[in-house]
Amino acid sequence: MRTFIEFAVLGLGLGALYALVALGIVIVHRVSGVINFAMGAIGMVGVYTFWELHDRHGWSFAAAIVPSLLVSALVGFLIQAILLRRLQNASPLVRLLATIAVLVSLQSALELRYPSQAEAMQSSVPTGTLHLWGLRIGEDRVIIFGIVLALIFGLTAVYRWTKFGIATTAVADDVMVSESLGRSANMVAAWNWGIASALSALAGILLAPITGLSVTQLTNLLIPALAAAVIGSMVSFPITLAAAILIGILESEMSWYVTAPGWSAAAPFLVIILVLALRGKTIPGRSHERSRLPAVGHGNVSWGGLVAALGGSMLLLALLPLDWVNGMGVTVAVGIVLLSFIVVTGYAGQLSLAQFALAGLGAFVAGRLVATQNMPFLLALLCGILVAIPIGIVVGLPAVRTRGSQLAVATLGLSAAIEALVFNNRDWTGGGDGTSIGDPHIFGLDINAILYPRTYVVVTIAIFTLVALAVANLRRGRIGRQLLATRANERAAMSLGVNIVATKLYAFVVGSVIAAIGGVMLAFRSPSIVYSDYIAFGSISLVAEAVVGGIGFVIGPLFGATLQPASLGTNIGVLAFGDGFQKYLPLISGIILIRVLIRSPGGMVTHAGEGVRFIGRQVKKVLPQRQHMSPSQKVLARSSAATHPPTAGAELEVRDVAITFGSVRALDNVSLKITAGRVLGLIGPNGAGKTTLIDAVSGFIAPTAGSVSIDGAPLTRMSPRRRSRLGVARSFQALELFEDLTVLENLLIATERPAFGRYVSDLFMPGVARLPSVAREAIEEFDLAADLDRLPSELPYGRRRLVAIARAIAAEPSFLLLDEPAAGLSDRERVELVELIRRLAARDIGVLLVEHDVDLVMRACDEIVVLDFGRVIAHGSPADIRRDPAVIEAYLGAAEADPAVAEVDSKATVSS
Ligand SMILES: Nc1ncnc2c1ncn2[C@@H]1O[C@H](COP(=O)(O)OP(=O)(O)OP(=O)(O)O)[C@@H](O)[C@H]1O
Repeated sequence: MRTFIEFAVLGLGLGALYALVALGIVIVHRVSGVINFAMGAIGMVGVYTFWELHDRHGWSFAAAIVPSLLVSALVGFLIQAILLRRLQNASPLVRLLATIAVLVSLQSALELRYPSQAEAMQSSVPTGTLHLWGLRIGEDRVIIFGIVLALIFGLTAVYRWTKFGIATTAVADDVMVSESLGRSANMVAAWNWGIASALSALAGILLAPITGLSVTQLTNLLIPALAAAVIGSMVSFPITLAAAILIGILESEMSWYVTAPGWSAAAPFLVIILVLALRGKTIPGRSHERSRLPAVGHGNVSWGGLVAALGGSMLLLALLPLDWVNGMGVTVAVGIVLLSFIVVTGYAGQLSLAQFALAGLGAFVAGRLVATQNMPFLLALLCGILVAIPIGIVVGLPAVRTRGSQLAVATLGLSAAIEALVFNNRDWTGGGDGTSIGDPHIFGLDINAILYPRTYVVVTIAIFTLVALAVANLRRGRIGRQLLATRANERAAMSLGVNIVATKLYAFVVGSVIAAIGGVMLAFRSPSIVYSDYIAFGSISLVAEAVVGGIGFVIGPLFGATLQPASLGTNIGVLAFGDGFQKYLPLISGIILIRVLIRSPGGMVTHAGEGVRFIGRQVKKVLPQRQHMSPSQKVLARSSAATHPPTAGAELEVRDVAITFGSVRALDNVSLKITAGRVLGLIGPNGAGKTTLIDAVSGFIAPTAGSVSIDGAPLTRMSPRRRSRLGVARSFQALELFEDLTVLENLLIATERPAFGRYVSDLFMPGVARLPSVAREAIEEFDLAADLDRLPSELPYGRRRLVAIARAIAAEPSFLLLDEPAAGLSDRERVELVELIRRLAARDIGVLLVEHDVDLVMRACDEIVVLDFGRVIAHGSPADIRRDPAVIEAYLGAAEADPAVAEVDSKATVSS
């Protein structure tokens, strides 16, 4: 018991320091919505300032601490005020990457200034031992705990009772408020960044005397701090504090009681993953962010270009000196690992910070098998891949329920756990000596990278080419479209029958296979593999390289990998600037990443692409012209896909459905029936519950009471995807188009139901898509043929809405739920819409039409249900509804009700 308490007190001090960093993370996340990975690095600027003033120049603690904290605060303030402000409208992914860019830049700048591994630092608090009740307790831990506790109470008071605190809460709580405040919201955020950065610096100043001063000391605290912040839901100070203390104590106790190596370090990461998975939601809410993500290429392969590139690299390999050959080897091997980011982050939009750990696992398994079992290289590679796959799935599991920055935290946690449990386990890895791999062979060919470096690079290039072709194929096929749809808008993708869970996990599986291949090729370059190189934070620099190269483009990794130390970039840099260049490379990559994020989100490859396209145009001028069909021409030239006609006479019944949001009763015992071949209108004032009803029918919200069924078979517990498969399609009020996919691809997502085999075959043969006849008719009806190869964002609003309707129709539904389809349409387009709706009904589709254009509803519908405050106040024919006094009072008003009774009957004309 005595030991338990002594270790608990040790953990208390550590936990208090985690709490300081964690609070900094919470403060920044509240105002900027971003997890600040640079928190530790920013703090270190202040810690080194303190060390210079206090330890080197003999300033007193009181004199040194103030300027030191101010320096960090200023750095944090400027990062928000200058960098994050410019990225205000960028996606959370890009903003998170910006903090990674700051981390890389600041850390490498500090490493340049303070190259030695660790410095001793005098403690600023007494370090004696207290003897209490027979226990020996470190005085410093108790004092640190006391300081942190006092600070946190002070901060809570500031945020609760001061003007600044209230302004911060306003900015944190309401995006609209923060946007309307404009400049001042940015200033509030910047001040908060300043406070958070000062807290981080204080944590470092208190920690350094205990652990020794090093550049990464605070960044190493990031993961346990993130665990605490995540448990506090990124908002609560007291819960974050309690969680940080508990994690500190847990780690401290485990270091004593659990003898198996690595578990005490891995504990906080496992906590993060558990909490995120339990807390997350498989279906994101209505307000889920829909911001633009980094640009993505088409995945088209220029065979001529590929042959020329391969020929050119063989020539270079033959001619270049050995250090350049090695540079090529590193570039291409890292390029393979970066290709895994293209699939996971570029295509599927999931920011994984575990790819380097997966690469290390591949290398670990293959290396150990070759070294200890004398296994042939290719078989060992295969085993490395096979082990990486289940771990890739484990890494991907949090992605099913968490998104954006939270996922980045979970995956970073997992890779840190892998590092602690596997790579730092000397019994398994051979320790500092590593694994000696001897002479690996492929089909009898010796590929020992030391003896035959050129052969090894040729093999690496061949493997890169095959993997890159598979990644390009994936982009062009059905599964690639589903990945991009998932990345762009999970709600819309689900509503069209895309299996979000399978799609995300698939991306992680493919990503882990690719990472493992890259890891093996990277590791086998040296005769002895040292696994502790595969540190968890390695994925952070790799993701930076992937983004700089172009995270949506298959060739991007080759550009990005040039930023890796010892790669071709180093060769070129040394040639241009001399030997000193190498040490500046990490700083240069951080700065380039910041520039890319601000200026060219497509990455370096997009600039190179302009050059290649220019050369391509010149070549075309000389060579005989061949007519190329556009993607849409190719699809339209093919015969229609098999169609799935709706079932005649089917009925979708909503019975006594009630939905409450807190105290708001959005739907109150609503019953209605959508019948095949008929159009049911649903009208009512704003906030009456119309969209909520569509959400309930399509599976986005679970009713508090009541049921939804098709022909008596209950749907209530089914996911949106399964409902979509049963023929329920919907459009969205906010359109929810897939902005990175062309109009044609938007329609294809709705029509394609990939068989399981596609997950494999798309990597080799993506095939050409087909559209069913109903989708072709919608294209014709809305005159969309000329827009098929354009992105939705290039179209005016009215046409975007037509694309959204056409997409719902392309799903060949039995029941179509249209949410305000006419908003933003011209008069002519409204007439066409009514005609189309009537034609869909004539084809036995049951339509539910939610619309504020009463005239259009009257013309299009057979029956109308009127909602008010979540209750049905009328149900009948359009003519009855016009005359209903309750409807006139609640919604139509006298003017709307009067003139159109005659016009109601014009619907019959339209429908016939
Ligand atoms: N996720 C949610 N959380 C809390 N309240 C919600 C949520 N979704 C809807 N509501 C509330 O439920 C009620 C019904 O909203 P709903 O959007 O369904 O109305 P509507 O009839 O579609 O309105 P409109 O015509 O403006 O689109 C409103 O009071 C709304 O504020």
